[in-house]
Amino acid sequence: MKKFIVATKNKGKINEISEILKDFPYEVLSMESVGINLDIEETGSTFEENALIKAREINRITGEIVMADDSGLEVDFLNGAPGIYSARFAGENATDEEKNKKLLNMLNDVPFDKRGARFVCVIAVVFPDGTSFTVKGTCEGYISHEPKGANGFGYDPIFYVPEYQMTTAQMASEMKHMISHRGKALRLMVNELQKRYI
Ligand SMILES: O=c1[nH]c(=O)c2ncn([C@@H]3O[C@H](COP(=O)(O)OP(=O)(O)OP(=O)(O)O)[C@@H](O)[C@H]3O)c2[nH]1
Ligand SMILES: [Mg+2]
Repeated sequence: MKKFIVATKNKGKINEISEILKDFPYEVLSMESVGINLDIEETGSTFEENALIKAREINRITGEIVMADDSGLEVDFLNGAPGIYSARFAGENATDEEKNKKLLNMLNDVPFDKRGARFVCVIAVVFPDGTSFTVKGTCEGYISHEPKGANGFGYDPIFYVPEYQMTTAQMASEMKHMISHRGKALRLMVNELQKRYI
């Protein structure tokens, strides 16, 4: 079976990606499982650029097919911030809890109808011959007034989805994958791989 390396150090992403790709016709491998421990600098100015930077770097080292996920949260009231800075906007070493707290403080007193937000996930795939493509998935919701739920990771406890009347951290993982930015992007990625390369 061909190897397919996932260029991320985020455990939450790795768990979700392996759950969603459980029937995938490649051997899905984390960076850790192929012995790479590297912090890749995200110097791009878009999700697409950063996803390609991460996938290209691991492809250069391994020569295998590599995918990377660059994702984040765009908050309307903050004109799209934290966006590509979602992992780092409260400092490089801030915990998920600290990031959620900082975001809630920035939206203090902002009424619910002005708290619209979306999760964005861009996936880049780079092939051994250097060709590549990107796909994008989004998930619309609101930033809640307080954290709820213990599933998922990152901003999930404060990302409220009105259709389901719960945060993505209150959803069972299968439900989150059905509606999430990452679920959508990964399904587009599989379609694209089937169309072009399998
Ligand atoms: O609640 C969440 N549910 C999600 O489904 C989700 N997807 C992304 N995020 C947040 O956005 C940052 C991405 O930053 P990011 O793409 O640079 O990833 P990262 O730095 O964590 O790992 P890497 O893949 O770069 O190694 C992450 O840290 C998370 O805080 C999410 N939060
Ligand atoms: Mg990152």
